[in-house]
Amino acid sequence: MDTQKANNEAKSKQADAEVYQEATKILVEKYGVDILDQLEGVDFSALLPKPAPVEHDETVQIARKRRYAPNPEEDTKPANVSCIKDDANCKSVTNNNYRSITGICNNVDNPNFGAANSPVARLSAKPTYANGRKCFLFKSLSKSLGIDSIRKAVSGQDLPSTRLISNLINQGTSEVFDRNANHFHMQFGQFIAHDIIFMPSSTGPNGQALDCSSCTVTNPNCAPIEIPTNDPYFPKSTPTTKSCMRLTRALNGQTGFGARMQIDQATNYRRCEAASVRSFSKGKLRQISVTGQGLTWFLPPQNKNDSNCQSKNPDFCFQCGDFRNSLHPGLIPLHVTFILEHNRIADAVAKARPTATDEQIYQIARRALIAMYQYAVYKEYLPKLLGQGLMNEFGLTPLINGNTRYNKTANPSLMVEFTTAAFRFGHSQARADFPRVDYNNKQLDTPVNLGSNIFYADAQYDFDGARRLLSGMLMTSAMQVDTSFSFPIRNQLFEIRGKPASGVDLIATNIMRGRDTGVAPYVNYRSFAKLSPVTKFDDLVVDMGADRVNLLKTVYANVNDIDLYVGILMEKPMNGALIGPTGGRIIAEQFRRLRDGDRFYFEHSNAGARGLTNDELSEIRKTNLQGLFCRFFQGIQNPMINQKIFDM
Ligand code: HEM
Repeated sequence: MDTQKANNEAKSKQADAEVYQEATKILVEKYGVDILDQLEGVDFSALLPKPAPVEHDETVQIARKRRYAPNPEEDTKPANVSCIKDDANCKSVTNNNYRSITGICNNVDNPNFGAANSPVARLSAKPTYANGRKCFLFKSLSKSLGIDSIRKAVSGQDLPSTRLISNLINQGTSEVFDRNANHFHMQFGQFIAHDIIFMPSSTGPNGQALDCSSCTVTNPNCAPIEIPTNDPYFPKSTPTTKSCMRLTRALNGQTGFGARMQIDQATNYRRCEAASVRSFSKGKLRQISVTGQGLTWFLPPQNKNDSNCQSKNPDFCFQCGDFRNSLHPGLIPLHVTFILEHNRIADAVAKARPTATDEQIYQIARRALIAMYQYAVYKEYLPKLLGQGLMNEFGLTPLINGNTRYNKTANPSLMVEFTTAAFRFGHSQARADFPRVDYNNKQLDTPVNLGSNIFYADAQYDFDGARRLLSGMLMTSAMQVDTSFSFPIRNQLFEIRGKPASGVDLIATNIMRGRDTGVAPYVNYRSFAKLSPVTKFDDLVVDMGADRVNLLKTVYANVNDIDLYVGILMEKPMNGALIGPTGGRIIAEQFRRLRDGDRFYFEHSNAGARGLTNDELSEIRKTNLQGLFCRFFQGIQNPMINQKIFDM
């Protein structure tokens, strides 16, 4: 199983990037590190051989056999549908009016800003890799960038194993449920993450998945994680034989000489997947219906070719524009809701404009739905996470009246510190179980366990599947954002049922992902977070508390070694927020960029922007997530009706 599969376009970028990377190393060996400063940013692409044409257009096979009640929506689907190609002309009417599927041309002057497969951005000026540097003391490194190898400790030794760190920071902290946020806050966060981020994994020379599970593997795109000799779950290392947990490095997409650079394969949709979810009739998306005990409920179309999917025929996983949709049981209820809402809006548009084509209805419904979603992110999700203080500091609260301004110089690309550290805070919120709740708001005694349901879809087909899971998430607490994690998150990610220890530790993976992508140590981001500089562990007590700092001391040899992800989760949350200042400010900065640099952000209305009209805006400002979910799931309501959707 792999959540980070590269598409063909990403693989072709890797091929170019590896040439640049090798050439960089040769140049540094010959001319010394200073050569990097001269080569940085110079475009040598004309020297590379032209890549073979990329196979975007895998024909999407729509299997039509079902075991469930026939669904008229699905029957309108043609048997074979080609991928949708984005219009390459940024000045065309389509690109002017609607966002492209891949995000290309959102910014007309810089068509690749934020587009699929474009490079990730970086908050720090330079990546922190070990090789190609003048010395290991990063404070004196302003001019050297490093090339590609995993960061070392300031002592020059290897940093501690990230599984060891995961074990140690989790120790001594008991699982604390959040008294303010429900589990649905976790779930909506992951839905947002999947919307904006997809950093693909490296592949082998023929595009195949790499096997990075052995400690002795020499492939430079592998970074296996050593398992400690006293590990409580995975096969332990012994004094003579090391044991490792698999980790494939994020795909290198560097486009010039210099340091390794990652790409974001996602935007809101990918183009083949965008075609696969459409019915191509009356602007609607495909859905399947399931009938049991006199009740019909809806699910996204099935994906019978999903190689990740562990549940068996007929309980196939689903197809919703992002193959991570079936990663675990909590995601599907959200996909269902947004499909149903798109189709509801499409019906209304078709009724109001009887002559509109399928494409016109689809685009209008899509625009309205994205606006509702953006409103929910900025109005409901972010304030709960960041608190009103940061919302004000970064000017993130949607307006009551009037408009915001599009900034065509703002690059909305995802920052690597956001993708590999700050926004992974949500892994700490995930519970070990997904309780299910029935129509009478009664919690059933059959919760769905996360550890044995990664890439299994069967829970969705159980009676009243998505609704019960959704109700459960609304009515149960998330876990607190801190360094205590649920057992499945730390031990059972991708575990196959009946095969203990066949999975990985997501927390060890996150920490390693930061090192893999050249993220600087935690202390380097404190000034961005308006925190005081530190020179020793005890300087952190005021922001983290003495107990947590003591844990850090057992893990790291030097305060300057602390990984960003660990530092973020160790910080005390800000007032009225779920997260501390470093994670909070990185997230706030990212969402400011995502809004300011999005020509189609629903509230924008200055020159060049394509936000909503005033009438449309006032309709969107009347919406909220509670209304959305109540519309489709009878009986769904927060038990305390006056509470907000994410409140516990
Ligand atoms: C049960 C819940 C969840 C599971 C099982 C899960 C699983 C995963 C996995 C397997 C990865 C890929 C890790 C890697 O190879 O680097 C990942 C990445 C990520 N997750 Fe989660 N996740 C969950 C919830 C969340 C939540 C609640 C958030 C945010 C609020 C979140 C944010 C992210 C982000 C930002 C990434 C990086 C994606 C990328 O770079 O492509 N996740 N998660």
